This record gives sequence, structure tokens and C-alpha cells, in this order.
Amino acid sequence: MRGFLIGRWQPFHKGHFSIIEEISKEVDELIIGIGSAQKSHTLNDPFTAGERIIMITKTLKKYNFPYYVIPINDIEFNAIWVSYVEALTPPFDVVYSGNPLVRELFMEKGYTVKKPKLYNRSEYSGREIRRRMLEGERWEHLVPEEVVEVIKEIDGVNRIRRLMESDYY
Ligand SMILES: Nc1ncnc2c1ncn2[C@@H]1O[C@H](COP(=O)(O)OP(=O)(O)OP(=O)(O)O)[C@@H](O)[C@H]1O
Ligand SMILES: NC(=O)c1ccc[n+]([C@@H]2O[C@H](COP(=O)(O)O)[C@@H](O)[C@H]2O)c1
Repeated sequence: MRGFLIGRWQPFHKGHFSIIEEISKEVDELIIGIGSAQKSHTLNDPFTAGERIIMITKTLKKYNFPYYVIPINDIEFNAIWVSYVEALTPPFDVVYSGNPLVRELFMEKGYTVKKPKLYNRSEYSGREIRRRMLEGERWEHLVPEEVVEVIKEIDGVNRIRRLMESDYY
């Protein structure tokens, strides 16, 4: 059985890692969609699709679990979004998402949609981690160590701070 999990992963954090660990017990293979792949360099979506891919692949490297990472751009056309996703990914049997719109669109097309359990949501949250980066608070313990390395490599925290100061974000 193959599963599909989509998120923006801005950034990939320990809550995301926990759900992947859970899902890996239920499926043989997992497709991880990088949602809003075209977005980067904004306060809500600071990291590129490629940067999010390395956050995920470096973190999952030590796990012997088959998965595919597929960037998926947004389209302004919800009614055909599921077909668009299907055109970009290997076939899948079950969808994992906590996002109400994603759940609705896949359920309407007849997919089994499962809601992953939320772990420590007050801290394991992309929004909270981006806020901490901006305000100079500790965030490193909320993401896998490989993600800390990627964000250092790309100087991601300073990017977010520059975006905050810029008129162009
Ligand atoms: N703490 C968490 N525990 C388990 N699952 C989570 C957690 N946070 C997010 N998820 C799930 O991971 C998937 C991708 O989420 P997403 O990339 O939007 O992360 P997020 O932390 O909610 O980000 P943001 O705060 O930027 O919206 C969603 O299905 C969401 O339900
Ligand atoms: N019409 C569309 O392009 C469409 C519809 C539903 C979800 N999405 C994307 O799926 C992703 C869902 O991820 P989150 O659960 O992290 O919000 C987002 O990137 C969202 O933009 C896109």
C-alpha cells in the first residue's frame, strides 16, 4: 500500500517527523508532496522547494523506509487539484492530511483520508518556529538536527530577518 502526505514543510519539524514515523508503520511506501512548491522568500513560506527537499531527505536518510519527495505547485483551481496531484505522483491508496481543504478534495474523489495525530502542536508548528527565528528565540530543538544544518547552510534565519525588514516580501 502506498500513502500520500502533503505539507508545506516551512520548515520540516519534529511533529512532521513523528507523523512520518507513524505512517511508515501503516504503508509500504510514502509519497511526500512538497506543497506550494513555487513559493519561497516570504515570511510564511521562506524556504524553496529544493531546500525543503534536502531538509526531508537528510532527516530520513538513516531510516530504511521507501519514500518519494515530489514538489507540487499550487494551482488556482481546487476542483481539479486532485487530478493534478495524481498526474505528478505515483498512484496511492490513502491520503494523510490534517488540512480541511486537502481532506475535502480527496474525500470527494473517493480516497480514504486519514488525519495524523498532532504532536506537541504548541511548539511543533511551522508558524511558531518561524516566529522564533524572527525574534531570536530558541528554535533548534523543535526540528531534526539535519534541518538545523540545512537552515545554517542556507543562512535561513538571516533570510527571514531580511524579509521582515524588506519592503518586498
Ligand atoms: N505538531 C504536529 N504533529 C503532527 N502533525 C503535524 C504537526 N504539525 C503539522 N502537522 C501535519 O503535517 C502536515 C503538514 O503541515 P504543515 O507543513 O502545514 O506544518 P505546520 O506546522 O502546520 O505549518 P504552518 O504552521 O506553517 O502552517 C499537515 O497535515 C499537518 O496536519
Ligand atoms: N488548488 C491548489 O493548488 C491546492 C488545493 C489544496 C491544497 N493545496 C496545497 O497543499 C498544501 C497543503 O499543505 P498544508 O497541510 O501544509 O497546508 C499547501 O501547499 C496548499 O497550498 C493546493
